[in-house]
Amino acid sequence: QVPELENATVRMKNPECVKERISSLRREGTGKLQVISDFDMTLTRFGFNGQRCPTSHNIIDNSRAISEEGRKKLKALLHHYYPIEIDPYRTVEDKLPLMVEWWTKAHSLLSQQKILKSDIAQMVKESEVMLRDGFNTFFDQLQQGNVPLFIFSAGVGNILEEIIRQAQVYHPNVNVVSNYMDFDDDGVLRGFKSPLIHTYNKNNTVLENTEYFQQLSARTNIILLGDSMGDLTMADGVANVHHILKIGFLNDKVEEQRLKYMDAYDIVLEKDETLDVVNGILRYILMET
Ligand SMILES: Nc1ccn([C@@H]2O[C@H](COP(=O)(O)O)[C@@H](O)[C@H]2O)c(=O)n1
Repeated sequence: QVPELENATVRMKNPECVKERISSLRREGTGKLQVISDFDMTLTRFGFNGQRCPTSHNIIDNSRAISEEGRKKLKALLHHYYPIEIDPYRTVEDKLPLMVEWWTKAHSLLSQQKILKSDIAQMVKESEVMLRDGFNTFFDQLQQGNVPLFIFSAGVGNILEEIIRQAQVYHPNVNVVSNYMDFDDDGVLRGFKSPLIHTYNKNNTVLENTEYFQQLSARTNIILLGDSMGDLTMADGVANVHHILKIGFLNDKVEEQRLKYMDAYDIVLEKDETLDVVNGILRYILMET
């Protein structure tokens, strides 16, 4: 069926159930299918040559548009809140207000930096962001199969759109819901548009008014791609989900988080910087019979 499921990075609590679900997705056809994916550290690499790759927020934080002082403050926020975000021993209820605090403080600092809309393309070009290996096949297969790709991100929409634009994979079947920058008439950043999306509110509460999501309610078979426990609710807005296959990238604190991820995701990809397994599954589902 899918040889990539034998890769050393793959963990599955119930391999038989996964195989059955993949068969159902193939049998029911691409007209019913949509892919819902997180962006940072799911479609982009977590690390390269032993170094962390930047998130869409980090691309701005590390850019020349930010003062030395601003960069220090943003780094301090990251060092304080990121361990909380991924702490396997804290509950989502406990983390939620702290995530709102992190995003709010970071967005407020960024809004004081006189960032220009016209700086964004250069910021992305100069950054060390990398899409996961196999990204071309991933985006191209979905476009050719007419399968909508919905990117639901707590990162910065303007930056992530620019990343996929520069990679030449921002195809018409791709739609993004994320945090968007709000620029004044002179193109200077003055804030971020609402609603604020953070790791633990990626659900119906921010999606119900989006036109795109209404349109896709007929696509009741879903492949969900994420890297955090917060990504598991990204498909909650789709009524009458028929089959859902949840694939989780486990990038950090692998030993501590393994069991939790294996309980929550159908397929867990441990320290896998590629989209090979996802591409193998898509190839099988989209293959003409
Ligand atoms: N100021 C911030 C806030 C968040 N992050 C990270 O971005 C990730 C969110 O993006 P997704 O595409 O994964 O939804 C999140 O996991 C945070 O770690 C950041 O780097 N800086």
